Amino acid sequence: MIDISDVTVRFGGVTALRDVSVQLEPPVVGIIGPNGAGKTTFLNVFSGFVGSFSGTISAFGTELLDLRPHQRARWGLRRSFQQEQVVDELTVEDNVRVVLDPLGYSSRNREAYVASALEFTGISSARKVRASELNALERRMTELARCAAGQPRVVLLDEPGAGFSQREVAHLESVIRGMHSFNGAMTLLIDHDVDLIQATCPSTMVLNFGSLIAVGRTSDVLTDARVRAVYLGVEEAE
Ligand SMILES: Nc1ncnc2c1ncn2[C@@H]1O[C@H](COP(=O)(O)OP(=O)(O)OP(=O)(O)O)[C@@H](O)[C@H]1O
Repeated sequence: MIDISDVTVRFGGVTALRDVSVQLEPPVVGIIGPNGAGKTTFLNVFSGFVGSFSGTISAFGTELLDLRPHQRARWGLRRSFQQEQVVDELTVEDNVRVVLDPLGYSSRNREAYVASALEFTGISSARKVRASELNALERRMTELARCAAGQPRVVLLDEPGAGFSQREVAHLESVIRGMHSFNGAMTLLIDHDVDLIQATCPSTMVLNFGSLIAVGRTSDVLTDARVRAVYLGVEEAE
C-alpha cells in the first residue's frame, strides 16, 4: 500500500497540490483530472523532481521522500514521462539495460531481466534494433520494458496512451494490466483516456486544482456527480 499524507506543492503563487492525503492499493491506480490539476506534479513528488513540498509518502513501509532519487530507483521506483525518454542511438535491449545497470544486479540476472521484460512487452523480436528505427508503439513498449524490468515496486506512468489508436491502446492496456502479475509492481497511471483507465484500474483518484476530490472504485468515481462535472464536463440534470 502507498500511504500519502498531507502532500502540498507550491510553485510561487500556484498551489499545484493541496493537502493531498490518500491510501492507494495495488495493482493499478488511475489518476485523472483536468489539465493543470496537479497529476504530473503528484508523480514528480514520488520521483524527487519537486524541490519544495511538504507531506509524506510511505510506500510498502518505506518513507520514499527520505530517499534520494537514485536510492528510489534502487528501491524499485520506475517512471515513464509524457515526453518519451527512449535513447535513439541505443538498441531496444540497451535501452532497457541502461536502466538496470546502476541497480547492482549480476550481469546474468540483468540479462534475464532484460529478456523477460522485452518478452512481456512484446518487443523481443526488435531487441537488436536501434530505437531510431522503431515506430511509436514500439518506442512506448521499450519505455514500458524499462519500467517493467528487474524488481520494480512502484511504476509511475504519465499518459502512456496519448497519441495511440484504439488497437495500439489495446496492447498497452494488456501490458499495464499484466504488470502486477509479471513483476509484483504497483502501477500509478495518469491518462486522459477514460476507457484505458476503466480497463486497467480497479481504483482511481481524481485531482482538481491540486485537491483530491474523489477516490475509490473506478466505476464509482466515474459516475460521481462532482467528477463528471469537473472532469468529464457533464452537468447533472436537476
Ligand atoms: N515547475 C513548475 N513551475 C511552475 N508551475 C508549475 C510547474 N510545474 C507545474 N506547474 C503548475 O502546477 C499546476 C499543475 O500542473 P501539472 O503539470 O501537475 O498538471 P497536470 O494535471 O499534470 O496537467 P496535464 O493534464 O495538462 O498534464 C499547473 O498550474 C502548472 O502550471
